[in-house]
Amino acid sequence: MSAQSETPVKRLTPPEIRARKGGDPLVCLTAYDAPTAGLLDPHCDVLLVGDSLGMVVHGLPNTIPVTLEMMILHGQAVMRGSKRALVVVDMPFSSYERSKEQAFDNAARVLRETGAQAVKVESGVYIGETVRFLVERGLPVMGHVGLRPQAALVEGGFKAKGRKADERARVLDEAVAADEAGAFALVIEGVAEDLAAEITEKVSAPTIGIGASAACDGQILVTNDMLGQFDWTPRFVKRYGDLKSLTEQAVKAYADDVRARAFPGPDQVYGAKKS
Ligand SMILES: Nc1nc2c(c(=O)[nH]1)N[C@@H](CNc1ccc(C(=O)N[C@@H](CCC(=O)O)C(=O)O)cc1)CN2
Ligand SMILES: CC(C)(CO)C(=O)C(=O)O
Ligand SMILES: [Mg+2]
Repeated sequence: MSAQSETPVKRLTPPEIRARKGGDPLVCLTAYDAPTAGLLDPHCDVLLVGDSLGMVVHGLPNTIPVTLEMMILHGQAVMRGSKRALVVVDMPFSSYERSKEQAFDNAARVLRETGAQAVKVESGVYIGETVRFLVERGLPVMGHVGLRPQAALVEGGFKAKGRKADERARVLDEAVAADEAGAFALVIEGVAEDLAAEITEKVSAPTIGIGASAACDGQILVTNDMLGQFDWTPRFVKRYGDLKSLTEQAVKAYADDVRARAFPGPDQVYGAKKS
């Protein structure tokens, strides 16, 4: 008998995400591993394999040391665990900034080795040429403007954007550059509400906010933040769960049981085979 193939569930595509501009808000979260991706998938339009994994999963102080190999490994896991959401993989620091050719080669490797359908690049004003080069060659790109975490060393930290006039103009330029170059969506991070609203009105791509108000066409959060798994959190995080204390309670209960020889109990022990 031939193997019955599972009914394939078609994933959302970059054009479908783009068509949501001004429509139902896009629901996005980060994902780094297969089982978590499986839990998020039915509820999300986009799963982002964010380079925040360096901080959230690997304990790094910022996203600068994250490598392409790390992104690919976690991207593969998220693809295995999900079936419906559009999976986007962050291009890590130093993998795309040097030239459009460097960006294409590394982004193509990410898509080839993970099966994800798109990459995200943090988008300085210079990024237009790179985004156009990739999109024209068949590689969907999501932009990321405002607070750009990969600029943390130059900025001296993670600084909200758009409170001063020159800064507002620069963030707007970043957004327009990525939009005009063909980005299918645009993350806006850490900007004042009125600026997020102005960008959202001005660009043709849907905007996905994180610390950028409800004026955006969608929202994203780092999953571990909203689950209460990560200690240090910016102002824009809302906790929808408290997995940290649940984990602490469970681990303490286990440790107490082992010390009291209450675990393993009869249910967890193998007996002799009955013939
Ligand atoms: N886990 C986690 N890690 C992350 C992100 C996240 O989302 N969550 N996103 C990226 C980092 N982004 C930020 C954005 C803001 C801050 C921050 O600390 N902001 C201060 C100060 C902002 C200001 O006033 O200038 C605040 O109070 O909101 C920290 C990391 C990458 N790593
Ligand atoms: C979600 C977002 C936009 C936060 O910086 C991101 O890029 C990441 O998680 O790496
Ligand atoms: Mg990122």
